[in-house]
Amino acid sequence: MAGSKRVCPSNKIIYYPQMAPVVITLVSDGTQCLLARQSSFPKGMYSALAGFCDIGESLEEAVRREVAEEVGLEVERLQYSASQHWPFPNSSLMIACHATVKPGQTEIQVNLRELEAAAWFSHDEVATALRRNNPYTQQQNGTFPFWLPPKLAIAHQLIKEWVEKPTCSALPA
Ligand SMILES: NC(=O)C1=CN([C@@H]2O[C@H](COP(=O)(O)OP(=O)(O)OC[C@H]3O[C@@H](n4cnc5c(N)ncnc54)[C@H](OP(=O)(O)O)[C@@H]3O)[C@@H](O)[C@H]2O)C=CC1
Repeated sequence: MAGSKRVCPSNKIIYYPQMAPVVITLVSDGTQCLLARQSSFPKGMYSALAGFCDIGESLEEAVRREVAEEVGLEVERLQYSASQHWPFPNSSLMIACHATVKPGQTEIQVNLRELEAAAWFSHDEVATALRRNNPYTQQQNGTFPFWLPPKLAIAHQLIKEWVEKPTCSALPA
């Protein structure tokens, strides 16, 4: 709520709720996009790369650092998409961006301290996963289908934008 604050009754100091900027980045090479999962995610769900901004860092620097830290890739171009505030659990202001890597520079080194898995997915695979209605269904072989965050999440919108226009990350870095 705009203007939210609490006033300490004893010393009258005003406290405003804080929010933490988080960059969430969909990395693409123009034909595939990079998705990852943390062990805390529901089974089978993959999403874009995310991480808290550090103090003193610009959003662009945070995107480059997080992508490098999590999968060892160098981002070439960035394009802002949209933002979304999640008041709980960390009051994160999610800032969503598309990013591209240089052609041919797609070999990933997954940081297993931060991620359970990361991989490149084709346009068809991602478009099919976006249409899945019942993602939690365990398959007969015991695995879970590849699925994506629900529509209310900014990650879903970011991925949907890429499916609709895979070359959308076209602004200069
Ligand atoms: N919508 C989506 O698809 C996704 C959303 N997310 C969200 O993005 C956010 C960041 O993702 P995550 O990969 O965990 O980030 P990071 O890779 O930045 O790592 C999280 C760690 O950052 C430290 N940290 C720094 N600043 C803060 C802060 N303000 N609040 C809490 N921890 C902080 C904590 O470490 P320490 O305790 O050691 O200091 C925390 O464990 C989370 O809120 C997560 O829920 C993440 C992935 C996908």
